[in-house]
Amino acid sequence: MSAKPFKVLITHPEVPQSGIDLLKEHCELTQVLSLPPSRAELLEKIKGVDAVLWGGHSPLNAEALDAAGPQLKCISTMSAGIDYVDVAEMKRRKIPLGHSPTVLDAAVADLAVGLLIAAGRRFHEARRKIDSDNWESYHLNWLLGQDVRDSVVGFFGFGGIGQAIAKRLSGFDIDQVLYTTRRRIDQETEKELNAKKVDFDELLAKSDFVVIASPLTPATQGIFNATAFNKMKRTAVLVNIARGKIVNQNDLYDALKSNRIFAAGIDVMDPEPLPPTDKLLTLDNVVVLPHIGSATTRTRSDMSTIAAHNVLRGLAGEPMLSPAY
Ligand SMILES: O=C(O)[C@H](O)CO
Repeated sequence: MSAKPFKVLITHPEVPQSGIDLLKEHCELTQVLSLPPSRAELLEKIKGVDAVLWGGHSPLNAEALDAAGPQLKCISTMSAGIDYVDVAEMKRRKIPLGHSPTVLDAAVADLAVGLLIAAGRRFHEARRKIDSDNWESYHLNWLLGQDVRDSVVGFFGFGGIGQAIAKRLSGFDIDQVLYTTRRRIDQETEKELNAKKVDFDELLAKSDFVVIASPLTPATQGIFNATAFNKMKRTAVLVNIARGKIVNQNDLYDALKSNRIFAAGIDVMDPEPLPPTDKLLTLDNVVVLPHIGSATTRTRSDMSTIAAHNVLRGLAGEPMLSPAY
């Protein structure tokens, strides 16, 4: 049997088998085995490889690329977001980069709908009432929440994930979808989702639910700050399934604490992991999840498959299935 022509590093011990099986047919594999994955092991094992399947969020930067060496031909992450990648450095070195969007749209969208309802209907506060023996259902207005029915849902970022959320919400009889993106989406999809492009201020002012579904970029970092919260309805619910740094978390705390906005449901925060002593966790009106948007068995497996195809195509000098640029 002839030797396999390419060496590929897998940077995480828990990358699903689907991608590994694809790669091992054509490549000699080496894998980071420590858990949590050690940076030192990654930097040692990356030396001399032709390609990398980058599982996890360890910084993909000049340090890692230098450690790999000049023979490195391509990398694919196993994530949609690539905010932990020094994209400028990758481009400067002309190294193709793949990622694995699209296959996680459904799982993240399901979670977003869950957060939207959980925050709007006060799940966290309600559970605390039971724990503290304050079951006060004799009040007619006890734990009243926000209706999804007839609401305006505003999307900050309206790519695959945002559109998958809007599609799901159409079954909840919402009134209108608004969205803020750089480019208008195609008119057929707008019609199908009853969606209208608006500027950021209009999105904030008119939405009953504001869903953050955009990448983290220098332009979006911290854009949800006190100024933005002050433009939202007092009854508005914020959902963030994108990246924590898009929100100024101190300002979010103040807006929730003072009831400037009604509630928030967040799967992402800053920092991650969030320390258990963080003041955000003291609030009744925020539902917090530990970044589990894409955490379903099928989705993880699909992400691994896409990343492996990206690597194989990159090694063959072909366009990747999901190029990041
Ligand atoms: O970007 C992604 O793929 C998800 O947030 C999980 O990292």
